[in-house]
Amino acid sequence: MKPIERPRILLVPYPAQGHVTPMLQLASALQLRGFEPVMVTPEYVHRQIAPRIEPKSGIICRSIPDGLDEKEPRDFFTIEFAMENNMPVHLERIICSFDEDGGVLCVVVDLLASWAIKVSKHCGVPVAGFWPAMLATYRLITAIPEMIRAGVISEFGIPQHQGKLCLLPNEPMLSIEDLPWLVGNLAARKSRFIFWLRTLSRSRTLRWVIVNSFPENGDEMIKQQRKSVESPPENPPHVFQVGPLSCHSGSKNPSFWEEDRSCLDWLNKHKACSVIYVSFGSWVKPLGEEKLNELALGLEASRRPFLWVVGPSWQERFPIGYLGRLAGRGKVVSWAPQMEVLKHEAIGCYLTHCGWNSTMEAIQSGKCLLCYPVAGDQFVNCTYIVNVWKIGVKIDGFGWRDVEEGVRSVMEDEGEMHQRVMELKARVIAKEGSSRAVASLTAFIDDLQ
Ligand SMILES: O=c1ccn([C@@H]2O[C@H](COP(=O)(O)OP(=O)(O)O[C@H]3O[C@H](CO)[C@@H](O)[C@H](O)[C@H]3O)[C@@H](O)[C@H]2O)c(=O)[nH]1
Repeated sequence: MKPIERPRILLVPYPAQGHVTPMLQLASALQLRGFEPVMVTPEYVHRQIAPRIEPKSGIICRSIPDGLDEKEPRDFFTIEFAMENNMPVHLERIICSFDEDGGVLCVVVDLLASWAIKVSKHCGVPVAGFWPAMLATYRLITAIPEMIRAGVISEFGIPQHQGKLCLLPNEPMLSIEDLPWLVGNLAARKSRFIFWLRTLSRSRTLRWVIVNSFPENGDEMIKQQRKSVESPPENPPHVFQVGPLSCHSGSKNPSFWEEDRSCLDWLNKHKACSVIYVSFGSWVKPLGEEKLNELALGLEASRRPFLWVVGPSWQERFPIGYLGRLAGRGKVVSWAPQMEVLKHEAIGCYLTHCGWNSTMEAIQSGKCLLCYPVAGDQFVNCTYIVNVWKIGVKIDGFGWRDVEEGVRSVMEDEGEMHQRVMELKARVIAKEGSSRAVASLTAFIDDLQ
């Protein structure tokens, strides 16, 4: 085998923007620490990101086919089918292709892509799990066996009670309907639950899990959970909280779509703290057309300037004449340079679906949030934003009154919410927080080598 200058680490994200972004950030951080990161993504993701990754970043991109019809839209279940049935053989081929060229030190696998744990183990390569979201949601998934035992959910993941529960020690009350797999109709909920059971079973033997969360009381949480589990696994994985990953490297990570930078010029024309930024991440579909139209009218009626990210196919579904009526007061773009937007002084509040990356970017930019969680982990993130950190408020609908009252309580807050977000930013992003995250990543690397 040829000696290798930099030990090689393969990274396999779940193929969606909110997962690829933190995995690329991890790849940059590993590259800076002397590794050769190789990102393995399906062709349709590779086509979007590979040309936008600067060669000097040292990140290598490899693509694999997902076997799906190019023209078919990809949703949770089609992606799951492709991951389980079509992609394993291609990842195995890539891992084997390095056999004569220094091999692979480790494969970092997004836990939502647990199919790759199976493949890597089969190839005899060590695996580290990666959780791109908050530690609390990882803990919810690992607490599934306890929840079944305690009768909180059925063996199919269906809630057996209603109302609020403290599902985990040291954590805020959550509504039982906030469990991440409770999306869609009964059949969809059961299928998503099976997905999580499979993930849990495959990740049981992992030695390491890297979490894109910041270490606020995190270590204590993990100890508490171990104590509360009746029969904990022999060697539970060592959890490394390395977040926010965006703090480890200054490099800008590529988006799947072209950023419309004209929105920055538009923001320059607005007064400080006057604009509502609206974005539901990369995944608008679960919001649906009816809600989209309701929000369009709610924002129009609010008479405040707003900048809204809506993909082209969804813009076609706006009420007739909507975009023409906005006359400069509202700007709609297909994709924004979100971090620059959030940092802009004109932004007074961020109406968000509470995706984890967006939540951390808002904290990093010192912006308060107006929350409308839609699916998955977003309800738990929202609980932390509203009830634990108290840096945002939740709205339950998009009617004129919901939007106006929500926006007013964030934008016209007496300063307490803003003070809290600045304090949180200082704790998790500034020196102390980021040095803890760096130490955590270093501890993972030391254990790996
Ligand atoms: O115009 C835009 C809109 C978004 N973004 C970026 O896209 C990412 C979106 O990530 P996130 O906020 O996490 O949302 P999703 O794409 O919806 O992420 C999925 O993955 C996350 C991490 O697991 C989960 O927390 C979410 O619930 C899940 O929907 C962020 O980095 C944004 O900066 C842009 O760059 N420009």
